[in-house]
Amino acid sequence: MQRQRTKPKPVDELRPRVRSELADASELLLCLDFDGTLAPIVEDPDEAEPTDRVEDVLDAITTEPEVTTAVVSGRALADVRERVDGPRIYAGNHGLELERGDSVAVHPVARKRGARIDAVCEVLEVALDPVPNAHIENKRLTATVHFRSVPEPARPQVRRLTREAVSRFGGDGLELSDGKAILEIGPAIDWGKGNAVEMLIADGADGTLPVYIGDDVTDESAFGAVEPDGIGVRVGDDAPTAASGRVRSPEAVADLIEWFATDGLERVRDGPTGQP
Ligand SMILES: O=P(O)(O)OC[C@H]1O[C@H](O[C@H]2O[C@H](CO)[C@@H](O)[C@H](O)[C@H]2O)[C@H](O)[C@@H](O)[C@@H]1O
Repeated sequence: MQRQRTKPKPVDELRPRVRSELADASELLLCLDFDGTLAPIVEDPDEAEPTDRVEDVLDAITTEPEVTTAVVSGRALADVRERVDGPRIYAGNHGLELERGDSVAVHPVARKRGARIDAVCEVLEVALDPVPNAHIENKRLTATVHFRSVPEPARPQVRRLTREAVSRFGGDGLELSDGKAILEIGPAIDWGKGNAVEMLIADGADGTLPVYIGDDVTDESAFGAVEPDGIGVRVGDDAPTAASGRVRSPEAVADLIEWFATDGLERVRDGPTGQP
């Protein structure tokens, strides 16, 4: 049963529950969003990268045999793979592509709608050309229209032109959604990060504790996939979310990953008989 959206607690307040879930667990599945979680939000999406500290703590935790790490991003799989090294699993395009071991699975309907994504991007390249700093990221299965650096008065025009292009060239096969200073264009199908995370949970051994850390709208379905048996942590303020915990920033995400790699893993190894 999925958790209702409520105010998340600071993760320190959740620590007793997390310790007890870890003590009952045999393994940890740690799923991590990229932008706004491992990498601070920046003006230019091409410049986004994990902090040095995040890289260090990821290096440490990815070598632990009881931990499986996965990056679950809205970026194209090939793009996010280039930006963060180490995790065993990568999901791109909000879960529409999933790399596990040597195999990459792509949602078949999304693959078919790729031609429409290309058509909308081509049209938008021309339509948005006069708008200062509007930028289109064609991720093949989905696309993102960036307006973080677009002057405020021109933003409604970006929304209108994008809506028109999607409805004209996407028909009912594509849909629009909001993100952080972006509009996401994707196939109108019932599939998101949460479905990819559910597949990873199903792959895990019995007794695996799933944890998901993310900061944006599309992370909500992934929080729903891990809660209430696992733990969702939202990066940001205390706005209602399906995650039960929150941290403030990617720096705090690094602290939390480090905690899982040290104290957290000790609980897993000690089992239920360890100190509370
Ligand atoms: O699921 P994520 O890994 O969080 O990806 C979501 C989108 O992130 C990127 O855009 C966001 O980050 C940019 C760089 O910090 C920022 O400029 C932009 O305003 C943010 O929305 C990425 O470019 C998109 O493709 C992802 O869908």
